[in-house]
Amino acid sequence: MVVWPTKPRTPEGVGHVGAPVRSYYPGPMLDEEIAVEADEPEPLRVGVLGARGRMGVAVCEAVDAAEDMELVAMVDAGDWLFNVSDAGAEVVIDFTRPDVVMENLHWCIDQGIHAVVGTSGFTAERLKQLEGWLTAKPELGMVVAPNFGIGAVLMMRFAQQAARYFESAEIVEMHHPAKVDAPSGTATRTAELIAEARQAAGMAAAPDATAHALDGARGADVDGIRVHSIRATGSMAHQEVLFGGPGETLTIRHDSVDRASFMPGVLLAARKVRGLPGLTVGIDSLLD
Ligand SMILES: NC(=O)C1=CN([C@@H]2O[C@H](COP(=O)(O)OP(=O)(O)OC[C@H]3O[C@@H](n4cnc5c(N)ncnc54)[C@H](OP(=O)(O)O)[C@@H]3O)[C@@H](O)[C@H]2O)C=CC1
Ligand SMILES: O=C(O)C1=N[C@H](C(=O)O)C[C@H](O)C1
Repeated sequence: MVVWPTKPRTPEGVGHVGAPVRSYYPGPMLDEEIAVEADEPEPLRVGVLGARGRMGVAVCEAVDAAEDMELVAMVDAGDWLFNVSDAGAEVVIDFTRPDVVMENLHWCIDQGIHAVVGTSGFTAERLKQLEGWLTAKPELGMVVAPNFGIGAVLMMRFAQQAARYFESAEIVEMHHPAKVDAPSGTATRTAELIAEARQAAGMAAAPDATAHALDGARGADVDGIRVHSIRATGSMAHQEVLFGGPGETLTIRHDSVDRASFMPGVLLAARKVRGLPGLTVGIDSLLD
């Protein structure tokens, strides 16, 4: 019996959409191997949007290396989105740009494809819009996460927990200078979570007597929380959440020094999204 692999195993075998996908003849299978293969579930068919980007490249490699997934489409700027549906993708992973991601997701919903979204730029209005679109396909799942790093998820959780105990709270985020948005999605989400916790605890605005300031000196105001964005060569993705109370400060810091930090979270969301109809924001609820 001749069995052709569904997933090319050589790096050069993973072709860009439109390029012929190479495959090879692995040799005849033993009877025991055929029996084992018959019991194995079909791999999850995944398409990646933004496949040539910094995150996209890492995600394609991670999906290709995952035994339970098959990388069926890689799409970047200028490519035809229908390559994804033509390839039979069940889940799309989007790491593109804030200015194109909504159009991509509208298309995914239209096509009935589940989506895992890492692209930044998700305001409350955008999330509401997605929820509205998803009502047309109630069986579809979409996970939008500002950060897939487990450490970053915990940083946000700890910041939310600490928020009500400190009158002052500010965020400093630092990223590589090729990042197109500021503040980062992670910083924005962290500020929103802190603001929610402060509001629930009935806290007043953080004390700040600044009466004279150069534009930007106090950072951006996200729901009343100051967020300071640094862009520096040599950095990747870093954030400090600073809390202050009488006589003490608390700093919660997270550093992603390699894009590998995001991959377990991305793959986890891709595996779970089909069982999560509707919109899920963040991967906190997906962790065991
Ligand atoms: N949630 C998380 O854990 C993380 C989120 N991010 C976020 O992911 C996003 C991508 O980051 P990064 O990889 O560094 O950015 P890059 O700019 O390196 O990658 C984005 C890629 O998407 C391509 N692209 C543009 N338009 C489209 C389109 N319509 N369809 C498909 N592809 C398109 C870009 O092409 P071109 O350059 O030609 O425009 C580029 O190749 C950012 O928003 C970033 O903040 C990043 C890291 C972790
Ligand atoms: O652009 C990046 O690099 C990152 N973007 C995300 C964000 O905006 O928070 C996640 C992480 O900070 C890396």
